[in-house]
Amino acid sequence: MENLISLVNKLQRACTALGDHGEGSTLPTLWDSLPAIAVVGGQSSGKSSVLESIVGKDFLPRGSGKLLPNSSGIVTRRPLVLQLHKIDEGREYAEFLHLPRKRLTDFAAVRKEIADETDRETGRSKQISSVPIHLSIYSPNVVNLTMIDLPGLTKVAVEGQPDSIVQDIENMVRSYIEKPNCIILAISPANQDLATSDAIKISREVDPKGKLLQLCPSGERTFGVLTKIDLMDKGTDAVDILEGKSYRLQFPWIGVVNRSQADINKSVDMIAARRREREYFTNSLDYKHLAHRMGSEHLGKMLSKHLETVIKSRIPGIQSLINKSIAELEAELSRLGKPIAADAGGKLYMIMEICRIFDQIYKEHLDGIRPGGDKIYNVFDNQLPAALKRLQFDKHLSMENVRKLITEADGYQPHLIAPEQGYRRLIESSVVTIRGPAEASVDAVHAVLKELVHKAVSETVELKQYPTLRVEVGNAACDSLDRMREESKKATLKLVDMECSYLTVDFFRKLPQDIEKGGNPTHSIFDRYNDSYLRRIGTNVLSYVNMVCGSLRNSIPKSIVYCQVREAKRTLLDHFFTELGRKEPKQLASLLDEDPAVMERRAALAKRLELYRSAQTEIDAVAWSK
Ligand SMILES: Nc1nc2c(ncn2[C@@H]2O[C@H](COP(=O)(O)OP(=O)(O)OP(=O)(O)O)[C@@H](O)[C@H]2O)c(=O)[nH]1
Repeated sequence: MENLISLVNKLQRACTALGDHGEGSTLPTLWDSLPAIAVVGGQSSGKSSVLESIVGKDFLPRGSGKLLPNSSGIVTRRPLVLQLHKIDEGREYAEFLHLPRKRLTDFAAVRKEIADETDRETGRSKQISSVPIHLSIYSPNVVNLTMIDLPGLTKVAVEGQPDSIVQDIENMVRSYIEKPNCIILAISPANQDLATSDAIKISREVDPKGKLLQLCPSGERTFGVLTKIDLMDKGTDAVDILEGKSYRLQFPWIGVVNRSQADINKSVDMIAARRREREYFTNSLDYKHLAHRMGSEHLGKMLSKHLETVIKSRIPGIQSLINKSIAELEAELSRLGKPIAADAGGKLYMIMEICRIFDQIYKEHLDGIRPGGDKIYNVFDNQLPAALKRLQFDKHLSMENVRKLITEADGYQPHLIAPEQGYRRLIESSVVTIRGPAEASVDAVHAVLKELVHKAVSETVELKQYPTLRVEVGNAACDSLDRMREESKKATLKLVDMECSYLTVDFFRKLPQDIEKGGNPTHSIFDRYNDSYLRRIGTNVLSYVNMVCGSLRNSIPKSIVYCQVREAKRTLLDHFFTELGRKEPKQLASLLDEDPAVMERRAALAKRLELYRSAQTEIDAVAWSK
């Protein structure tokens, strides 16, 4: 079972390293779920003495107030998480979590470091802080135990301290002991009335179970320790309390006799003090029948045993908390995205990878897997035909206009057989108007493609992480689309121009000639400009232009898709990639300029996840070996 306590020790150390000590978190933290023993009591009630005698070492800073006048009186100003590890043999040593791998064998140095580390966090202001100091003691003379030493409860602030300190200390103590997993070691001096004990008062508030039973003033996780039994007034004793006849708690009170101030001043060592304590109880007429369950040694063993039982019962709860937390952490980490690679190659790879994802999403829009690509078809199916219709060739080929163009084309020499030039002019002037709708279609498709770029950018979760890359990818894609639009315009307008440059001969060959139509070849040239003649020319031209328009209506979309849509699918970011290859590592880094807050959050989450995962492995191992 020893590994149970060492598991909890390990987890507590890891929690402290992560700053996860139950404060400032909205989630239940692992720390909160780990059982521990908190030592509470009024100032000078003997808390430090009890802790030291359980450890069997002198290592806690002592209020110089106890030795010198005019001092602050508050020595413990930060919680001290004390983990005792029993080792089989060897010299005892201490280690602070904030000084990794530094073994201290001189316990006077340990005391100094506790005082210094307290000052580092709180300044020399005599303020208090709830950030714990973590100390592990390895010794053959201890039992495996985790204890938290808390500042002593007080009723008045001393000089240099704000009045709020009284309440602040109480709040801090309460924040530790109100957690259901906290075992409370309530220290009360025997030479004071128990009815006024600060320790009993506060533990009763947070652990009220059994309160209704008059005999049982405090509940299921409070252990009462009676100090200073040797200092009780002559004629009084604590037998009734220790026997459970008065001030009864669920667990029997344990009496201890610590070193007196005079012993401390004389540097009586702890081993001798323990021996003397044993002798005190066994030789005392009042207490010898209780001696087997009195004293610091018994207290240490009893606490260790109790802690094991509690831990055992909490394991399923801790396991489920760990599993739940791992799932939450993983979900949040995946929301935050991958961390940035350190080297330029890694960065380049990462950028390409993100671009690839963007490109894929973009293609999905065009291919109908995601919405939006259908707007392109809408251009071809509605916008282009409607625009072509609006050209109104029939109006352009009005009699007046036909006459005008034919006459102009004839120039000084009226046509003799057929108005060849006139036809050409009429056709050209009509077909050329198709350039407008053709160009508009190119622009309309370009607009759709651009809109899809913006959509794909915002749908690429990986880009959200990197605002600069997001802008650059968006810009690069739009630049490519601009280039494609130019190409597309050229190609599409060429199609229109081609129709002007060479007319379909067959169409004209198949036209019925004047004579065949019953025209009179002997008509004068002047007659050739008569209405029916011109109307026929207009009709011929209109049907030719309509034919051309029909075929352009089919070929313009082909050209647009070829030059823009197909190209966008194939080479949207090619240009960007070429430029990327030329970039310096610094420039690559600037593309991946993640929000520092996100980076910090990810690092913190990753650390926490690591803690929870290793906790999961260890706790599972312990649970299986039960
Ligand atoms: N004779 C005798 N003196 C004790 C006993 N327990 C504590 N003392 C003395 O009481 C004084 C206060 O004891 P501490 O252990 O420093 O008390 P504390 O609760 O840690 O005090 P703060 O840290 O100031 O809150 C010291 O001078 C101890 O020597 C005891 O059982 N018998």
